Amino acid sequence: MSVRGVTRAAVARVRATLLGWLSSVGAVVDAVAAWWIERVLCSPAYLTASVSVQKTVGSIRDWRVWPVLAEWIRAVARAVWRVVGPPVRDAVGWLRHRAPGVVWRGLCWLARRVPRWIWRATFYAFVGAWWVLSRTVRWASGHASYAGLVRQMDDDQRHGTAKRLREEWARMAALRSVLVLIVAVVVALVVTGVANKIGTVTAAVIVSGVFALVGRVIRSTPAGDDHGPEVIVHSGPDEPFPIADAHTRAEAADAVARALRTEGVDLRMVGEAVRQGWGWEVPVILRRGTPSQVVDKLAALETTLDLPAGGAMASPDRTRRARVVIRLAERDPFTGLSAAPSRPALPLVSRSITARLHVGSVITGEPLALGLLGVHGVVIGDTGSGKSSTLCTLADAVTDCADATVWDLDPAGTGLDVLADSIERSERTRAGIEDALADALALAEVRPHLLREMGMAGREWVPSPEHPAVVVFVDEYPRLSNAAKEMAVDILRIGRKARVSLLLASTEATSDTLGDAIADTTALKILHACRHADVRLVLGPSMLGEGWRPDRLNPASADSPEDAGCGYVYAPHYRDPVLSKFRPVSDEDTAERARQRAPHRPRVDAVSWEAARKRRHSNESGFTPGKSGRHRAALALPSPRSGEPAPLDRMAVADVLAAFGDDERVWTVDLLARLAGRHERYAEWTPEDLADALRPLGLSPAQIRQDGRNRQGYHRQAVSDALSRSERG
Ligand SMILES: Nc1ncnc2c1ncn2[C@@H]1O[C@H](COP(=O)(O)OP(=O)(O)OP(=O)(O)O)[C@@H](O)[C@H]1O
Repeated sequence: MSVRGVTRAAVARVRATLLGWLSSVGAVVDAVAAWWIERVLCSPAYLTASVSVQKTVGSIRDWRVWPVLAEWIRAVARAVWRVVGPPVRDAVGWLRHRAPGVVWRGLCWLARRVPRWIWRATFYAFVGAWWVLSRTVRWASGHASYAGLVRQMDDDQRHGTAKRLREEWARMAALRSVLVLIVAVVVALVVTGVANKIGTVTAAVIVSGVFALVGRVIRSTPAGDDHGPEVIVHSGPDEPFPIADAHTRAEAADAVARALRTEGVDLRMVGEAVRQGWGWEVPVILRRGTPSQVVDKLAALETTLDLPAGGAMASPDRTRRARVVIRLAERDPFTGLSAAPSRPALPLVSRSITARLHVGSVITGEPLALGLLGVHGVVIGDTGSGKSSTLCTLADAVTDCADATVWDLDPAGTGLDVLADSIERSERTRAGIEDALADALALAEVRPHLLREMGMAGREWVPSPEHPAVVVFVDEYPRLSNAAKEMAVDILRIGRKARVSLLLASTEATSDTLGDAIADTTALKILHACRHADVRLVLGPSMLGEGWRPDRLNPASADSPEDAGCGYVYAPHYRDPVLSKFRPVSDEDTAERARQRAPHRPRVDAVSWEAARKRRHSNESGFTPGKSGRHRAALALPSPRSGEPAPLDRMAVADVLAAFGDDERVWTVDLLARLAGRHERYAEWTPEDLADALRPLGLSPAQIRQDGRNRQGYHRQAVSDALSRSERG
C-alpha cells in the first residue's frame, strides 16, 4: 500500500473513533437529560415544590405586613431620631455657626503669634549657634586649661615651666584645631548630604532648629519678651447675650440663665433646653420667690435676649411651683397652621360633639382639641384680634358633627354667614335674636323633663343625630338687648344638662359689657389680644402672674395680621398658660364645606321643639309664669283665634319661606308636603297648624288659581313682607 493509502486509512480510523466517542457521549447526555426531565422536572414532588416556591415568592411580594413593617421601621427611625436628633442638631448648629468662628479665631490667633514665634526661633538659633561656636573655639584654643597656669608660672618667675606649658598648649591647640576642623568638615559634609536629600531650606530649618533648641536650653526667654499671655475678654462671665447666638442646648440654657440673673431672678438651676422649630423651650428652677418674678420680667427678657415683641413666654408648672418653662419664640410658632381644606379627609358630618374637636394648634406642637358638649364659652379680644374668625372655626368644627346643630346670632355683623348652608338658625335683628334665645332657653328648660320619655339614661341629654345638641354662637354679645342678655345668662345657668350651650364673643369683659356672671359660668374661656383688666376679670387677679398674658399679644392691623387668631385657652384639658392659635378661616373653602354638609345636617328634634313651643306659649300666656315670662312683651303677638297672645314661631316661618323655593304662590296642600320633607316636626301638620303658625304675622290663606283650579294657599311675598314687618316692630 502506498504512503497516501496508509495516511487515508489512519485518518479514517481516527475519525471513526472520534465519531464513536461523540455518539457515546451524546447517548449518555440524552439519557441523563431524559432521566432529569422524567424523574425530576416532571415528578409530583418537584411540581409541588415549584408551585409552593412560586406561591411563597408571590405572597412575600404581596405580603400585607410590608406596610406594617414599613411603619415599624419609620417608628423606630423616629424613636432613634428623638434620641440622637438633639445632639446631632447641636453638632450641626455648632458646625454651622460656631466652627467657622472657631477656625477664624484660630487663624487670627496664629497670625498674631507666628511673627513672634519666628522672631523667638531666630533669636534662639543665633544664641545657640554663637554658644556652640564660642565654646568650640574656646575648647580648641585650650585657653581655659592653660591660660591660668601659664599666667601663674610667669607670676612665680618659673619661666622654664611656663615655656614648657606654652609649647604644650600650642601643640594641644593645634591638635584640637585639627580635630575641630575634621569634625566641622564631617558635619558640613553630612549636612550638605542631607540638604541634597531633603532640600537646602529644610536642612537649614533643621540646623536652625537644633541651634534654636540649644539656645532655648541655655537661655529661657529672650530679653524684652517677658510679658504674660494675652487674654482677650469678650464679655464678663455673667454678661447676657442674644438667644440668636445660642446654637446648642447648652448655649441656650446659658443665655437664659445669664438673662434671668441680669434681671435679678434668683435661679437654682436651668434645665435642659429643648430646640423647637420656632426657638427654644428652657425650664428653669427658682431658688426663691414666685413664678410671677419671671412672668413680670418677660418684656425685659425680650430686650436682653434680643427677641421679637411678645417672643418671651413663661408657663409655671402647676405641679412644681419652683419650675417655670420659658419659651423663646424667635419666629412665628404657628407658621404651618393653615385653614382647613375644602374637602375634608373624613366622610361628611361624621364627627360627634361628644368628642374633642381639633380647632387649632398649641405652641407645644400639639393640636388644640376642645370639648364643646354642654360647654358654654366666651371669646374675649380687642377688635381685630380674631374673635369672629375663632367663632367661625369653632362653628365649622361643630357643623361637621352629626349630633349638634348650630344657631348663629349676631346683632351687628355678618356672623357665620360663610357657613350659612350648614346653620340651622341665623338671626341678625333684635327681635329675631330675642326669639332665638327664648327658643334656646325653652329647649334648655324642657329637655331635662323629656329624658325618660326619650329613653335617655342619666340626668343629661344624650345627643344623637335624631336629638342633637344645640350650640348657639353669639358674636358682639355686648350689643344684645337687655332682654336677650337676661335670657343668655339664664341659658348659661341651665343649658348644660340640656346640651344647649352658648359661645359668646365680646371685645371687653367688664361687667358693663359682658356682665359679672358670664366669665364665672363659662367653662371655656378664650382670650385673644385683650386688655390687662380683661384677663383679671375673666380668669381672676392672680392669673396674670401665672403666665396668662394675652395682653402682650397684638390684634391685626391694617397691613399685618400680627397675633390675630392667637390666644390663651382656659378649658378642660387646658389649664396651663400656653399660647394657642385657632385655624384661620378660608371663606371659599368654608362655604364649600358648608354646602357639602348641608344635606346631612341634623335639626332640633320635633319632640323637644314642640315641648319648647308649648313651654314658651304657656309662659307667655301667663298660665305657668316662669323665669322667661318676663320676656313675654318682646316676643308675643296677638292671636286672632284665641284672643290670647300667641308666640311667633320664627323657625316655622323660616321653613315656610324656604318651602316656597322659587314659587311665588303655593297651595296649602303642597306647602305642607314640602314642609314635611324638610323636617319631621311638620309631618303631622294640618292646614290649621300652618295657619296657626302664620297667624301671628297677620296672615291667613288666600284663594290661589293654578292650572285652572282654585285652592287655598299662600303668597311668598306676603309671608316675607309680614316677617320683615314683625322684625322691625
Ligand atoms: N387664626 C387666624 N389666622 C390668621 N389670621 C387671622 C386669624 N383669625 C383672624 N385673622 C385675621 O385677623 C383679622 C381680624 O379678624 P376678625 O374680624 O375675626 O377679628 P375680630 O376680633 O372679630 O374683629 P372685630 O371685633 O373688629 O370684628 C382678619 O383680617 C382675619 O383674617
